[in-house]
Amino acid sequence: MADVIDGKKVAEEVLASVKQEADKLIAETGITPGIAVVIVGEDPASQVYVNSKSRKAKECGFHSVKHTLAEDTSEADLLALIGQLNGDPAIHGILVQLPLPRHIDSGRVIQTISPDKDVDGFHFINVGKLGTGDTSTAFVPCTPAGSMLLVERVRGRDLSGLSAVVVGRSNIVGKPMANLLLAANCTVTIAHSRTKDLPGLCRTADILVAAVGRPEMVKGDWVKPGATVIDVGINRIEAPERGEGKTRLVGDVEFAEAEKVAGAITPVPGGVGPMTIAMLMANTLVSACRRAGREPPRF
Ligand SMILES: Nc1nc2c(c(=O)[nH]1)N[C@@H](CN(C=O)c1ccc(C(=O)N[C@@H](CCC(=O)O)C(=O)O)cc1)CN2
Repeated sequence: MADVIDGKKVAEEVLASVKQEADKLIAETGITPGIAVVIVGEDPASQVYVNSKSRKAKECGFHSVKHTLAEDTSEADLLALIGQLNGDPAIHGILVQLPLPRHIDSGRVIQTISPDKDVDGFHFINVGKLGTGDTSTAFVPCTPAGSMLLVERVRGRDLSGLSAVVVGRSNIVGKPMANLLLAANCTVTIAHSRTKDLPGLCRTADILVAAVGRPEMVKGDWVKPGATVIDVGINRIEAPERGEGKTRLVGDVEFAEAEKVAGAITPVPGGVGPMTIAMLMANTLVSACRRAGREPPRF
C-alpha cells in the first residue's frame, strides 16, 4: 500500500515557516507583506477559496485586503483596480481569483498585473522565466509549486534522471509542472487527450501527475509499482450512497486502486489543494522580501 501524502500537514508546515519569516521581516525592516485578493461575482467555490486565502494571509501576519466586485463589473473597472493595486506600496501580491465572468478577458487581466506582484505566476514574464529555467526569480504558479514540494518530500530534492509524466497541458498546472520537473532534471512527457496509449505511457512514470479535470480518469493499472502519484484534480461528483442529492470530491486518479500500486499518492481532498494556498502565502512573502532588498527564503 502506498504512503498517503498529507498535503494538509505539509501546507501547515509551510504556513508556519512563512509566518516565522514574515515576523522576522517585519521586525527587521518594518515592511509587512501585503496581499490583495480580488473576486468578481458569486461563484460559491471561488468564495470559499478567496475567504480561505484572506484568512491564511491574516494568520501569517500579512496586511490583507479583499476586493469583492459584482458579477457585472466591467473589464475596464477591474483593470483600473489592478492599476491602483500595482501602484500601492503596501501591496506585494495581487491575486485575481479565476474563473472570471465570461464578459471579462482573463488574459488581459492577468497581463495587467505587475509581474513583480504576480504571486499567481501567470504573467508572461513569470511564465517565460520558468520556461527558461529561471526558477529562482520567477513566481511559480501555486498549484505546481505545491505539487513539486510534495514530490520532494517523498523523493528528496534530487530528482535527476527520474521519468515524469504530466497528464494535462493547462497553462496554470500542466505546463508549469512539466517545466518544474524539467528544471529538476527529470525526463518529462506531457500527455493530453490526443496522446496514444496513455495507460502505457503513464506506466513508465516514476512521477505521475494527473491534472486533466476528469474524475478518476487515471486507473490503478496505469500506475508503475512504487511510483509517486500527484493528483491535482478536484472534481465534485454525485454520491447517491451518501443520500439523495449528496456529492463528494474525487481527484483525477482512481485512488482506491492506485493506492495499491503506487509508492506514495496524494489524496483528494487533503493533498495538493491545501498546498495551493500555502504557496500563495510563500510567494507573497518572497515578493515582500524582494521589495525590502532581502534574500527571500526558499520553501
Ligand atoms: N487566481 C487563481 N485562481 C484559481 C487558482 C489559483 O491558483 N489562482 N486555483 C484554483 C482554486 N484554488 C485556489 O484558488 C484552490 C482550489 C482548491 C483548494 C483546496 O484546498 N481544496 C481542498 C478541497 C476543498 C473543497 O472541499 O472543496 C482539497 O483539495 O483538499 C484550494 C485552492 C482555481 N482558481
